[in-house]
Amino acid sequence: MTIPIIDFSLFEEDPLSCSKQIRTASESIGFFFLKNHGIEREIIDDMFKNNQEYFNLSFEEKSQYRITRENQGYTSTHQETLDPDNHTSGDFKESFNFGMIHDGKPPQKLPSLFEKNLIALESFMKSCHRLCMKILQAFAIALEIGETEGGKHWFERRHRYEAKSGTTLRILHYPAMNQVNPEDIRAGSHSDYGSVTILFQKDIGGLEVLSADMNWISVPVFPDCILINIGDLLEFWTQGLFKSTIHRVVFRKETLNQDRYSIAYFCHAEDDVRLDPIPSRFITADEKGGKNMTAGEHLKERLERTYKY
Ligand SMILES: O=C(O)CCC(=O)C(=O)O
Ligand SMILES: [Fe+2]
Repeated sequence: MTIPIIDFSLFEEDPLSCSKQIRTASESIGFFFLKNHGIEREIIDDMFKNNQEYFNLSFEEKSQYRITRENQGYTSTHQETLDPDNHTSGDFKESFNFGMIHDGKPPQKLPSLFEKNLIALESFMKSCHRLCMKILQAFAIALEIGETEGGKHWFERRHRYEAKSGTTLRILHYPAMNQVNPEDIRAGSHSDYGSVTILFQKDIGGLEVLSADMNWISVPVFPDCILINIGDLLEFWTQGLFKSTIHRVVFRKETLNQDRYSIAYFCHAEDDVRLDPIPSRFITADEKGGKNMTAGEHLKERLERTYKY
């Protein structure tokens, strides 16, 4: 099984056919590459520059912004253990989580490097958000949600940028190593929590996705593509129709001694949205039973399991 590459320019020309490709990927492997995704190369490169510059700061400086219960701030190497059953030493990675910036105002205290770049950061977040909204439209089109229910805007209306949600932009750094133990891992196996994730990789591979037949598939890095995957919230909401697939980042022998940088945008439904049945004929009446949980409650439960504060 491989991860499909979908040309997103087709979404303008033939939305139904493009949406069907997206749905097929979401129901099977839960991951797909998008090319012609509309996020400009330049702003992605700038984000990677920010990323490197930030992680080059001293540990003392970075530690002033430690992760909070709101899931915002810095996580040092070994602080996060994504897969505690199999790895005891914690992940060989560090990360910084941003809450959404509105009109130049961040929801958290930021290092001066980011304070100086608020406009660029906000515009990157908005580009990611716009793309996620199109992907959510594709889901609604493929699930044939009726016009009276909101049609292609059904999911989009539950993921507004302005509303309070768990949506997070995360930059990641996996430090270069000389030597590692076989059980050491850059990021332990996990699934993402939200609706959809956009992942930006750069040069260095290592990401692996667990296929339904329990094989780890090695994910390539394509300079002109970004990677999209389904998160737990959407799997739960679609009653398992869309797959939130387990993935991890391993040390590859040939790139062990190189730093790896990545960027992830985790798009979440608004905190107050009830994960009610989705009005789609593809989600059968039986499976639709009331879940009586909000997106905010769903996220809180997942976060408690991952972090050591
Ligand atoms: O760095 C990567 O390639 C993956 C990161 C990831 O899966 C995550 O942060 O959830
Ligand atoms: Fe992930």
